[in-house]
Amino acid sequence: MSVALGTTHPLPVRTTTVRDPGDLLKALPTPAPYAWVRHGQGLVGWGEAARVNVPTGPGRFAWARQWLTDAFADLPTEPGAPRPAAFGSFTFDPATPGSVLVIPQATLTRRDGQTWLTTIGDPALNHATPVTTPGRISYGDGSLTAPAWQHIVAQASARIRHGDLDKVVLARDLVATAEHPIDARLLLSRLASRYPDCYTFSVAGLIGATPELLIRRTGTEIESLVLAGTTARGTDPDDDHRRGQALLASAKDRHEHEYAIASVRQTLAPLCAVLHTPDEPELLVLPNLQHLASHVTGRLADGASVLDVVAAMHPTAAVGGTPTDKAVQLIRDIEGMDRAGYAGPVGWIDSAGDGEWGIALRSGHISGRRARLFAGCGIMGDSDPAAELAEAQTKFRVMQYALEG
Ligand SMILES: C=C(O[C@@H]1C=C(C(=O)O)C=C[C@H]1O)C(=O)O
Repeated sequence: MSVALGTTHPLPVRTTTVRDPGDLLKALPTPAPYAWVRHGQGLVGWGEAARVNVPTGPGRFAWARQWLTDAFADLPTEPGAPRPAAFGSFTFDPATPGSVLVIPQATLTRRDGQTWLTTIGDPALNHATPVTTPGRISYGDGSLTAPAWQHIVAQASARIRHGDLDKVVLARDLVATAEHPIDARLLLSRLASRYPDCYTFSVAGLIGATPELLIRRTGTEIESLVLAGTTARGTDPDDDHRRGQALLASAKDRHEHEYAIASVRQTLAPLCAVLHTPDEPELLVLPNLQHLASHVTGRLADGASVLDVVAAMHPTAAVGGTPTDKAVQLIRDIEGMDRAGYAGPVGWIDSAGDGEWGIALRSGHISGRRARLFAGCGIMGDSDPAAELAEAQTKFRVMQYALEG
């Protein structure tokens, strides 16, 4: 079977079972890879059989769906093997360019102990290069200095107390410059080994390890992990436990979480025949932070693809705010930066509409020797700007660790 994918000559497509290659991320031959990996399972890709910049605007997800339908149209699916898949990253703000879809030339998929290699065209053209280290890393302020960012947090809190909106998520950026070009593969390996419970991703230079699963679709079944409400890890087991219990009991964090759950419930309910949202959040304990977490499950009522569900859900209150339109407008007005793919949907979709998409948190955009790192926090009427700044600094550490080891 072959596929044209916008080229003049049809390209051969092959899927074969391969011997377990060990760490998927270690199998990546080039420094600009595609990845979605958790607990050693998932998919990685390299090369580009097809790539498209998705136009900005409210219709971008529908446009992307159509492009995918066309691109997948002639791709064969072998029974029992993974279907052809595309990786994608969408900018947080629909008005901002930078959303991209890519069907790699080679995709290595591991699930349930089996590994497959799908190739489109001739991946023998890809020569493996050794993984390189970025050397010394120096940091500089992004769009706003720390005091300026605390000022906008205070401003947003005042707006919330005034009744203009209920919650807004404000983010900041940090610019890292390395001595040598940054090889994404090294960062991905560090992220996956330090944050095995998170989804380690790489799509067109956007790299990170997000704990937040926006949506997984497997046939008609869907799952989402909603996070909002955060505290640091403790200095010892008692302190850790005390902090976790305090988070569960914190009215500010519980409210923040309820807004996030309400936004997910509101957007998923019309799409679902069955939807289950837990009554109480639980703790998600990560190496650097603890979050309030709710595992949402459901069954889709019709044939919506994972990207249709992403389109309905984004932006959730976990990264935008409540009400969504007012929060997004406030972010545009006061955040003072372009979020690009940060806090946008990132993930993969296959030719049957299954896939997994996360919210691109704990992430950075890498280009040459430069990385722009992002971190944000849910702001409520009683937020303390200094505490929010400290939380953002802790969130930056995920990518700082990826860069520095
Ligand atoms: C916005 C981020 O994280 C989000 C905000 C959280 C919070 O404010 O408690 C928690 C998890 C995420 O939903 C980020 O990591 O940049």
